[in-house]
Amino acid sequence: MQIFLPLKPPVVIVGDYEEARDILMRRCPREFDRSKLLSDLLQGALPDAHIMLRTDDTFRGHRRLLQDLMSPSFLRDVAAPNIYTQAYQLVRLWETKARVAAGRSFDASDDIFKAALDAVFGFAFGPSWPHSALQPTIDAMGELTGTSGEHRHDVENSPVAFPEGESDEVVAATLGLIAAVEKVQGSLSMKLTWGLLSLTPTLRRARRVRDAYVVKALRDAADLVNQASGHSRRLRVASAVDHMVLREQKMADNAGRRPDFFSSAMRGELFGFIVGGHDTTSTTVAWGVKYLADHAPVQDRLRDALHSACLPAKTQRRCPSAVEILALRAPYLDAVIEEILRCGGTTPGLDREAMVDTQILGHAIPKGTTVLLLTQGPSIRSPPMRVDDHLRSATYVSSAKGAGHGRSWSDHDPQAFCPDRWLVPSQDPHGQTMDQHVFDSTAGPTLAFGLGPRACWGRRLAYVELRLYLVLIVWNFHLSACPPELSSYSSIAGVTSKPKQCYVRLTKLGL
Ligand code: HEM
Repeated sequence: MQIFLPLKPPVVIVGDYEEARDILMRRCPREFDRSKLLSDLLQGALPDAHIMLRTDDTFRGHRRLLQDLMSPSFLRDVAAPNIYTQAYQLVRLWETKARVAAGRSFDASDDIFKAALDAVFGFAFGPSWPHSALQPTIDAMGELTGTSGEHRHDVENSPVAFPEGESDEVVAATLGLIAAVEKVQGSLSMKLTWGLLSLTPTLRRARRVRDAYVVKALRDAADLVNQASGHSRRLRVASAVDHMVLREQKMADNAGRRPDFFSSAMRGELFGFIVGGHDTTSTTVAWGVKYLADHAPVQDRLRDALHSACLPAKTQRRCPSAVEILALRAPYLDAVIEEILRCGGTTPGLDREAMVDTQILGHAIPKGTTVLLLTQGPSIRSPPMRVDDHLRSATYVSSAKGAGHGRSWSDHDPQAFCPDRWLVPSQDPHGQTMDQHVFDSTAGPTLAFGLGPRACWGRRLAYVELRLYLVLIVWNFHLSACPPELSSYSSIAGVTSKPKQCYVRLTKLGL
């Protein structure tokens, strides 16, 4: 499909999963690379980060600064404890809200949004980071006691409104920059809109605050590295910024140059974690609580699976620790997370730009054309499209899973929320099918994190976050379905596709 927008070059939309996969995995970056559309969208909030770059030497230089941040040891030892602390804050807040709401619904989107910001702050800046997005809401709740006191029938279905508290300067600036991206998206000229927004004192102040806190975090980390100089292995890395500074120091030592801790790439990548990792994770968790509340059997089975997989926590009547959650062997948990990602459609389209004159399914695509690949299209959320194999690209046909071997969910209703689709019978070492089921992330198509050389860099961190949040929520609360008027599945199209309504109705469970 090709769409024409006023004053803009046409955009080509690819719905077919096989074609999208071919473009992402085999034709990127030579024929299709990251589009200018994305840098136009983000540049006013995030001046220099690899998410906006073409796949060239500068991109590879940025990636080198981030190397090992997604390693299992960094995620387990550094990232997970910081994120767990933030996720637990959300649980504590919801305990209070559940008690006050006394069986009524309340809007959960802001809490999830702020908790996810704290999680990504924790990842980037470590446990001593003093700014919390959720704390003002927790403080505002501290003044409320008892229950809502409203038990009249006419208010039973209406949501309870809770106070939010005021964000501090750093959190407000960060949220302001994220909100500015949403304002710019969809405008006729994103460059012009950024230009106009840049004239406003609010945006200018937000950028100043962002630059100041990013530079301060880099300076603090650089001081630690300098103090430990000569014994760099003794430095206790507590955050992504510590790791990046140490890495820059090592790269500089190897190249015989002075380290540049405050380069545009260092600053850009540090703030890039927040832009790339905040909205995406919070939107996915928001979809997750909706799907779990509306699919009680899935929620109950997940809780049972968690209890069996983490018996020490269950028998000691406590929450599982971060270490226990990451180590949980619960195929159903993996299946639920994967299904939330598939159905939520947090990122509805993946952007690419044609680097050369080329073709998609027999149609000429001139160099410079923006291409959007749907993550919720046929094969993923609806039956597959019929496509003549002779229209496919040479790369598709010559690939191992080429002509005629398209994958889709046609055996399972692609519309349905059904984590079981990700479970397959396990096999013994001789290839014999066994009774047990295992999680198979390749059981069918999904594009939740994109694919190929420009797929989501933070994917492993995202799984850690989703695990920690979903396990703590399901372990601590029963999520009941909300009244139909609060349970719409419509979405708001922004940088991510967020649920328009994200209400929860919680009952605190005895541990
Ligand atoms: C559930 C959470 C998340 C989802 C659904 C998600 C999804 C995506 C998607 C669809 C892309 C584009 C891939 C493509 O164009 O092929 C992307 C790119 C990216 N994501 Fe994520 N993401 C999530 C979490 C995170 C986190 C936690 C971080 C880091 C803190 C992160 C950092 C990035 C970066 C840096 C890119 C750009 C990669 C590149 O251009 O090479 N994401 N993400």
